[in-house]
Amino acid sequence: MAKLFRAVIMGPPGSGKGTISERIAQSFGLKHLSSGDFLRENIAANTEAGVLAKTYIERGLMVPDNVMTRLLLPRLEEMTRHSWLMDGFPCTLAQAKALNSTCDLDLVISLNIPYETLKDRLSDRWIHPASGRVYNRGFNPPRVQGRDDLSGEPLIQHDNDQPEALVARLRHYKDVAKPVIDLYKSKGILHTFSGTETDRIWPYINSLLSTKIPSRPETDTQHIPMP
Ligand SMILES: Nc1nc2c(ncn2[C@@H]2O[C@H](COP(=O)(O)OP(=O)(O)OP(=O)(O)O)[C@@H](O)[C@H]2O)c(=O)[nH]1
Ligand SMILES: Nc1ccn([C@@H]2O[C@H](COP(=O)(O)O)[C@@H](O)[C@H]2O)c(=O)n1
Repeated sequence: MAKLFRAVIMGPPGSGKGTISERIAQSFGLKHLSSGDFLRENIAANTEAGVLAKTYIERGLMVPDNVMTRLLLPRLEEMTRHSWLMDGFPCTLAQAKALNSTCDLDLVISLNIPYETLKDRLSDRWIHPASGRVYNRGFNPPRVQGRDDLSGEPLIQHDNDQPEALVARLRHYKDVAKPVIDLYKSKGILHTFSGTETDRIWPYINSLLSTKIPSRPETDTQHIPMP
C-alpha cells in the first residue's frame, strides 16, 4: 500500500486555502477536509457542538480550541486509511499540539497574501451556503450572477468578509498563527508561498507536491464534507 500523506494548509481569511485545496484534491487525490464546512454541517444538523460553535461564528469569533478539537480529532482518527489535506485547522498552537498528538503531518503549506489583495477578494466573495462553494466576480464568477452554478440557489455574502471586519480578523490570525508557523518551521515541514494570484502560486505548490506524492487523474477528485 502507498504511504499515506497528511498535509495542512494555513493562511489568513481569503488567502485561497479553499481554492487551492480543491486543486490539490483534484490533482493528487487527497481528501479535502474543510474545518469551516465541518462546522457548518454540525450547525445545520443542530449537533451539540454545532449549536455551541454557531454562537461564536455568528459574532465573527473563533470557535474555542476545546470545541474544535473535540469535533475534528475523532474524525481524523477514523481516517486511518486515507491521505488528506486539512484546510482551516489547526489555527492556534493548542489546536496544533492536539493534532500533533493524533498524527504526524508530512507537510504544511502556508499562504502569505498581502492585505490589499485579501480585502479585494473577500469584498467580492460570494458563497453558496449549503455546499460552501465560493465564487468571485473577477476570478471565478458564477455562470448566472448571484446564483450557484449547480443548484441555481442564491449566493450570499458574509458580513465579516467586509473590510471593516477584516482588519480585526487578520490581526487575530497573525497573533494566533505565528506560534503555529514557528512550530511547523521547527519541525522542517513548513512551505510558505507568497503572492497576489492563486494562478501564479499554484504551479509552485503543484511542483512541490509532485515531488512528494504521485499525481492522480482529474476524475479521482475527492472533496468530502466531513460528516
Ligand atoms: N481575484 C482573485 N480572487 C481569488 C484568487 N484566488 C481565490 N480567489 C477568490 O478569493 C476568495 C477567497 O478564496 P478562498 O479560497 O475562499 O479563501 P480561504 O483562504 O479558504 O478563505 P477563508 O475560508 O475565509 O479562510 C474567493 O472568492 C475566491 O474565489 C485570485 O487569485 N484572484
Ligand atoms: N479552526 C477554525 C476554523 C474555522 N472557524 C470558524 O468557522 C468560520 C468559517 O470558516 P471558513 O474556513 O469556512 O472561513 C470562521 O470564520 C471561524 O468563525 C474557527 O473558529 N476555527
